[in-house]
Amino acid sequence: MDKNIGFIGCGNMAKAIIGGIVNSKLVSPENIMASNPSNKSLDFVRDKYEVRTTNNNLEVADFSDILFLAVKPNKYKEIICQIKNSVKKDVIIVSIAAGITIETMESYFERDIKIVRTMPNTPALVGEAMSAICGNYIVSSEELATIVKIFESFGKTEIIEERLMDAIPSISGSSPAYVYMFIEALADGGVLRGIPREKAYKLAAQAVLGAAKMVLETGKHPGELKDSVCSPGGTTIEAIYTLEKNNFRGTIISAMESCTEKAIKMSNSNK
Ligand SMILES: NC(=O)C1=CN([C@@H]2O[C@H](COP(=O)(O)OP(=O)(O)OC[C@H]3O[C@@H](n4cnc5c(N)ncnc54)[C@H](O)[C@@H]3O)[C@@H](O)[C@H]2O)C=CC1
Ligand SMILES: O=C(O)[C@@H]1CCC=N1
Repeated sequence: MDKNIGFIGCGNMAKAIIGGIVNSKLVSPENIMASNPSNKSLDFVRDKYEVRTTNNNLEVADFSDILFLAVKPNKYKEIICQIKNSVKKDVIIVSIAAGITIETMESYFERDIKIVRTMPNTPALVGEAMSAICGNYIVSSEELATIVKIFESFGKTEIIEERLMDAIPSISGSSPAYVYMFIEALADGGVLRGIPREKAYKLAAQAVLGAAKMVLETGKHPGELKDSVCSPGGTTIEAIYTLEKNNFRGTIISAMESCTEKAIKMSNSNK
């Protein structure tokens, strides 16, 4: 792809996305530039992925056809005010922040500007991100397709209406954290019964990966797949009974509601 892609902020997400893009060879490293106030993460991406780096956000703004704002949501206003007169006229701004609406970003720019709001996740680093994407009214379908192509270089994508974006962290942006807790718990349960810890992590993580692939690749309902594991009078149904008694699914949905409420609160407070 013949575009310059910039990242303002080079933390966990920028490193994951840069790694994903470079590994997929969609864009050559010299067409990628990242800025950050401190050098540690810049040194990491320069050494590992051979991308350009700088401490100057304006240099990235000036360089980029597509500009990722990869800072924490509470920095968006400050960063947009800093760069808004330095970005290219036709730049596409890509937000990855939880809890900042397109309308809020447009108000910070104080002019018409192309904005694509997204919610990726950290598995971008291994090419397995899930990203929700929506564009504002001046982003053409070709431009949106270009952004989708970038996100597809490090995972899967869905175009989502903006009114649903505050619910996306709960299901895919933040959910890797709960899945890691689930894997950790499975492994601990294995260790409790004498399985060596490293083997326990592998057993647990591959079971989660395999189950997720079954959902994605067979197209079967998760309930049907669950039923096919439960032998009548067998071991699995005993585990399912204990999970149901302890409100496993209700607990997950409650956690997702807390996550979404937080995103809505952030969206309102960033206005
Ligand atoms: N961590 C995650 O799993 C996900 C995070 N996000 C979003 O990604 C964004 C970034 O999150 P993380 O990468 O996790 O945070 P992070 O804290 O790892 O990275 C943010 C980076 O921005 C840099 N920074 C701070 N002030 C700056 C400035 N004035 N100019 C340039 N850089 C500056 C920091 O030094 C840091 O390296 C957030 O808006 C978050 O909502 C979205 C999806 C998943
Ligand atoms: O915790 C957060 O706010 C970010 C957004 C999605 C994942 N991490």
